[in-house]
Amino acid sequence: MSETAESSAPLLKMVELEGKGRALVASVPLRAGQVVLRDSPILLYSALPLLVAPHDAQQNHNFEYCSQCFRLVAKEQPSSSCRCPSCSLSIFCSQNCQSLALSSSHTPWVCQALKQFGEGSSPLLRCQPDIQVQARFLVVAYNLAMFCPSSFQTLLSLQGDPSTFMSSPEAKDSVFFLHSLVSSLPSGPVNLSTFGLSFSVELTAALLAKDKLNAFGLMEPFAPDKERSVRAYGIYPRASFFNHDCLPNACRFDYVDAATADGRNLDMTVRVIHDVPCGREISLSYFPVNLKYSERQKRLKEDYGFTCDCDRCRVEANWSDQEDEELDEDNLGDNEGAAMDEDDDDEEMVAEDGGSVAQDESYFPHAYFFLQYMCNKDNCWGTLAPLPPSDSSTSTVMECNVCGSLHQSKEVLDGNVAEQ
Ligand SMILES: C[S@@+](CC[C@H](N)C(=O)[O-])C[C@H]1O[C@@H](n2cnc3c(N)ncnc32)[C@H](O)[C@@H]1O
Repeated sequence: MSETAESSAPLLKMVELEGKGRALVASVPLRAGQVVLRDSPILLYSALPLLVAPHDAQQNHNFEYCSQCFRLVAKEQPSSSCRCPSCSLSIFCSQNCQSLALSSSHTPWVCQALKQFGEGSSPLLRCQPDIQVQARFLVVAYNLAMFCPSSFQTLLSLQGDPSTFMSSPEAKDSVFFLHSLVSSLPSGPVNLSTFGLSFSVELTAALLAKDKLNAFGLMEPFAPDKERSVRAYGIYPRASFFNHDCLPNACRFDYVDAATADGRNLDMTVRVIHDVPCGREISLSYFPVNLKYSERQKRLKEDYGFTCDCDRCRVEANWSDQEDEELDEDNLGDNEGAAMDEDDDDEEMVAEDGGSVAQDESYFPHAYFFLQYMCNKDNCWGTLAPLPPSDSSTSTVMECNVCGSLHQSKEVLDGNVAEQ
């Protein structure tokens, strides 16, 4: 998997873990802030409902984004951006993005599909926004089979099976509906026989299932006074092997609006939050870590099909509803004395008196994580990871993966860390 810049030693290896399927574990000891993976998307699609008119999009969604690089489209410089004259649903921030899209994400087949789906008579007009976004995904996924077969093969290898996806009658109905939409296009997806497949409801359901379990949301720019929505979804093939943990030891960063070379602004970087020993699984949280136990379990069951049995959930499963509700700042303040025992292989929280907090059910064992690794900016709830370490020292500057702010490490502020 990922390699250090200086050597070819792999940092992560893939293993099978009982009850979790494929997983990524550290193949060497990892240092706080170390980049363990840089991954590029094989597929991206807009999170905007298909039929939102441009002016509504601007009202209901905070910004407009380029359909190729997904950067903010500069509204103050409308002359440098251009809307596709044929489908009028795609906007490009530059001529360069438009011409790149013509041979990849916005081929004539995609353009024709978007145009047909966006016509006044389209049955999508009567559908919920999430179905319209799924229609966008299918167009992009079937297009991938035609213009980049190897990436389509990778998409097929990810987790997600059609029968689980169609387990409810509503989900089954929406798959049949979406499949009929794609079938109604003048030229259906071609090339599928290359993969030993035929265009079928099962294939459409399998693609939707893979999207549901593996897509990462690229968020709109952070603003403390606005609810933040997703601007685009992407499939990152190697990052798809990270499993979930409610107290993760890694988090992902993206810098979509950064001025980097073509396409690289869409790369995802995963950094470890603290030191991790060799052999330990590297996990992400699939949503903000501040969600309470019942919400986390519901989302994991409904969206990812599993019951979480992580250390945090095992403790919180015994909490009363009231205790669950009380996961607030007062509670964090009460436990400021908790400290991570750096030598403990199990990374168990240790109380001030040295006793194991995991044995004391009344104790709030995640206090250290929240104090040290959760961003305290209003309405942010991002996770903090140190900047990448230098050869000799770990950075004491923590970066938030949501609002992007930089913080001095809490340990430094408390005077618990020697000057580096
Ligand atoms: C993005 S994939 C992760 C990689 C996956 N394990 C695989 O084999 O490809 C998400 C799926 O992994 C499994 N998974 C992730 N985290 C898990 C956990 N903590 N416990 C059990 N299963 C988990 C679930 O099946 C989930 O739908």
